[in-house]
Amino acid sequence: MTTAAPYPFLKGHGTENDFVLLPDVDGTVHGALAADRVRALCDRRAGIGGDGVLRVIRTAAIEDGRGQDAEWFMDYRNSDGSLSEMCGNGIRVFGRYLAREGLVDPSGPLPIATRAGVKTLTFADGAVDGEITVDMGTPKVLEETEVAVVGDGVERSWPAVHVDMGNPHAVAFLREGEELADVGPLLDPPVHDEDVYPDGVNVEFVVRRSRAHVAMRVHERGSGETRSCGTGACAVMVAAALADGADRGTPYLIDLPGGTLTITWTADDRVLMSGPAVLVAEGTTSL
Ligand SMILES: N[C@@H](CCC[C@H](N)C(=O)O)C(=O)O
Repeated sequence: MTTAAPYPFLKGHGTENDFVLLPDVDGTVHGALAADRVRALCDRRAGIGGDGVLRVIRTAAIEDGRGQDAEWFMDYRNSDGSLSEMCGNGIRVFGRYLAREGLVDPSGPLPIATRAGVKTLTFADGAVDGEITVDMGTPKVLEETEVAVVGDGVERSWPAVHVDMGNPHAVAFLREGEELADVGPLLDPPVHDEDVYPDGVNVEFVVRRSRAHVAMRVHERGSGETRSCGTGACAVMVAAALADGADRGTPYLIDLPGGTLTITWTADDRVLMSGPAVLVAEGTTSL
């Protein structure tokens, strides 16, 4: 069942990767949450505007949550209406909302179910408004591939590392002397190998800043170029740490257009991502 009556929403962001949140705790407000409704909500002129939608729903109320040991499920959609397995910035905003509403206790670990499995959040100082660290799980480093961008009729390509963070990424390090702006306007998805990425891919372009410190831009599958991508920053950190031969446990700073995330790959093969999560508005809409 889908309602046409006004329903509640919130707006939030993590390092300026912005989302429309839809509280729908028992799954009775939005039914299947149609792709055209997601597109309408994310429209930056005719809608609320966002890189994606986070539906807040109990795990027991959604088929994709089946078998996962967590009370809450992050039902994430890209702004084009497509589903993704995981959203690293979104899950911090999701946790912030649950804590602010008193639906969870921020003083202990908070497991949240996603299409990429359960991720556990920790709030700094156990505070509702503390910085949030997410255990993003174990990365999968796969084959080397290639991405390309076409600008002014010229195609430029870079080798890229395929990293799976529950969702697919291609991490391309720019060459010596190239800057992020040189990649050009990223209006279209970068060219990629469709056999390697049959469901599309998030593509990160990376430059070195200093030891354990890089900067990146991202073109997200289903959302276009965004100002930040949490799973993308984790994929970049993993690829950079491997290229650097860095010791496990070395924290990396990842600069994105919308802010900085701190990411650590631990000795027990888990990627920990820390960053802000902000709620900026709330209201009702019948979009
Ligand atoms: N912005 C997100 C990733 C959102 C999903 C991605 N576009 C995909 O389709 O896999 C993040 O912060 O991780």
